[in-house]
Amino acid sequence: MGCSGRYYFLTLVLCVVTELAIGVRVVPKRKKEAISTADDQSTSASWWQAGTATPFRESSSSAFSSTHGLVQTHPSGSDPFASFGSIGSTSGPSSNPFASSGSGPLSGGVRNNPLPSLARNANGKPSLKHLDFTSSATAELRRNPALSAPDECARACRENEPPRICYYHFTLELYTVLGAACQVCTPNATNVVWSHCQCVLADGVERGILTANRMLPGPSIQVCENDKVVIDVENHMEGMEVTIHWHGIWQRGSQYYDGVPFVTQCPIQQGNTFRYQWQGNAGTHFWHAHTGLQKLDGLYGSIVVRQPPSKDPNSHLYDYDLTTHVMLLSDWLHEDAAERYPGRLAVNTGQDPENVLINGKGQFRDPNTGFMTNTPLEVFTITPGRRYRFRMINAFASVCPAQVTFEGHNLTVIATDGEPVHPVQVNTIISFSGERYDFVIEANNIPGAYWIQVRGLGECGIKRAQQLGILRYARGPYQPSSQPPTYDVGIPQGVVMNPLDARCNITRNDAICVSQLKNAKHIDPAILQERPDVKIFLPFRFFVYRPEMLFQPNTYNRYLVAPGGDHVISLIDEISYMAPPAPLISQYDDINPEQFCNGDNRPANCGQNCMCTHKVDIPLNAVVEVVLVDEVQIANLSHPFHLHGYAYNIIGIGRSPDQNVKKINLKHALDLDRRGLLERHLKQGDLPPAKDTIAVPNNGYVIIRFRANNPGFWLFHCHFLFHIVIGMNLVLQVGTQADLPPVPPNFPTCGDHLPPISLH
Ligand SMILES: NCCC(=O)NCCc1ccc(O)c(O)c1
Repeated sequence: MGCSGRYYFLTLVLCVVTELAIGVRVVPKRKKEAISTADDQSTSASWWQAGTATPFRESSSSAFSSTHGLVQTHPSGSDPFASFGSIGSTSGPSSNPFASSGSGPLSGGVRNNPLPSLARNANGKPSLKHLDFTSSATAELRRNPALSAPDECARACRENEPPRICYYHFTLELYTVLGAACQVCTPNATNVVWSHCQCVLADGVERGILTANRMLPGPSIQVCENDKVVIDVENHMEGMEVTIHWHGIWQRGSQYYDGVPFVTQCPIQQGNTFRYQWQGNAGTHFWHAHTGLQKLDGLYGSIVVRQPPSKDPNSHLYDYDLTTHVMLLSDWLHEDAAERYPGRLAVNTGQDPENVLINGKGQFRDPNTGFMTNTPLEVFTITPGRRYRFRMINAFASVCPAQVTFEGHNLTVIATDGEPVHPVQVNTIISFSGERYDFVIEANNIPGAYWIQVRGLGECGIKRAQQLGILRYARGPYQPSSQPPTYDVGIPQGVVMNPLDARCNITRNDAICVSQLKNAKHIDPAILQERPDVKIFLPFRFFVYRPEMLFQPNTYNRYLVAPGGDHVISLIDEISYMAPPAPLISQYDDINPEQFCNGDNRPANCGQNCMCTHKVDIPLNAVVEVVLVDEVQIANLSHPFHLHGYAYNIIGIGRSPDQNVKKINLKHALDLDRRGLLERHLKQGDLPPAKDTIAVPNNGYVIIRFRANNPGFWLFHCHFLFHIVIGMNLVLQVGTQADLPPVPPNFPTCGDHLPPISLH
């Protein structure tokens, strides 16, 4: 790596770091990395390093001025307005001034109680980091005074307050980690773009990515329950189409804004802007690209829909629900996701990530050299004696579950997938792609800094992918006093939320299953009736191609090269989902009826690799039960199924009680059902929790129920990204087209163009 180059600042950093590393180990790298050894963190000269070892001080600029003669332009961290603190205090700007120091895309916070004011910076300007102040966004806000800016919507919610219309503008682009922006926003006297810094650091390893508003994660949407949310998605990704799905938002009456390509809309073409508009159901949710592999390249962000405390049955358990205490977990590659699809045979095989990020932040330890990047870790700041609501989002794309543990602190789980549950205390939470867990942490330990560990489990155990963050007490030290936990010697785990062994039919003192959580909201009694109106068994598995079949001349079947080299597609009920050429919701009549299929209507001659648009029809308002049966039969692999448009109740999770049966399959599950041996929590007082994403334990089953009272075409699928693209999806059509409002005027259209062949 040379010390002269176009990227002056980056070069400078790399040179300094290289020098520091001399005498330790200097190994040529394939990729440019912002490296330091573990020990030199406090002396290396990169400005972003301030977030970890030489932290910003609340009132001094010494962190910068002493090392490079730079003047720190803002007193309190990477977000200059962060120390402005929580919204909603009664005494001055904040009663908890350090509660939001420099984490997350929004500054300020929401105190549960008492009542709110708005987060503004010292100049009275909205205190947001480059969230969406592109000229078109500002223009729209100026043009329409009815619209509120993102920071005005991220507020404590009051019962009698009028709802707002919250406006967001996402500009999607091809972008770069450690790009030239990272020179521009060096904080110094002449450079005051710090607050709108477009530098994306991720884990300090350079790569091309996709971004919304040049942020990772993308902008956070934080609103109150009855607000209307408007997002203009402007697609400037060269040669790419896109849709954005609002994961967890039910889209009642606005199904055409659910963001599923060729189901609820045509993908947004390059250069086009698509306006999504919806009203959010309360809870912790997130948005992500639903097209191709874009999510894994960076297109995701958090959604928080808050409620007045009186409407949250658990609000008495926490003092603060801060905008900054959102914890978005993602898995991260050091190359485009497309490098892994369909997949390679020799180098970088499989789809496992290199790393894990917390709110887009983290460090990377190169397993070959032992070098560690020195990028900032995520820091959550808390004040002694206070109780904080954390909102954790699993935005992983890969098959790895994520395990989150906080050193020295219990977690009181109060909600999952946006829906409140009776509080349970655990020490560690295992979650799968698409799930959310809200928990309360009480700042009741010795004021200090504590490690947060996020481990990738399952296949991620091979590369031992993990990430660290810091839970910091205000005014305390910045650096934990204990050694950073390693993958193999982690923080002691104690009671596990969501154990991988899926032993859920017994009460145990080491774990709590999702099916053992109790719903804290009213449950429609019809859900608990013995017989549902509709019962659907959905077995799922992979089909492994023989290469001779896959590469038969003139056939171009899609496939994924799984870890281990199997060439597979996904099947649900023996069908691999193919998207139709035009959206079901808006151009149903343009679709050849022969395109559709399901278990009862298989196309003629549809072989073992049957590909068609899998659609199951459900009468409006029926009570539906779905039994998901894992026929994949790979230990360590449990598939999380996500249903759009609903939260369903988790009626049962389990494995076969039959000792002789080593592998569950559809036939066996039907047999167990007949014998009354599938676990169903239907008794009065069972209170099955509501979720929209649930992992089916490997070699096990999950039973869910919901009342089909939201008409539309709802995708139901495994949330693993690479399984979506090989067909592990189906559409549940609830009701008929007549039950749906028409799509808005001038809704974009798409489809094949196959005119008669011109003979001239
Ligand atoms: N006897 C079945 C062999 C088989 O199904 N092999 C595929 C394994 C697989 C597929 C996709 C993945 O994403 C993954 O992690 C593992």
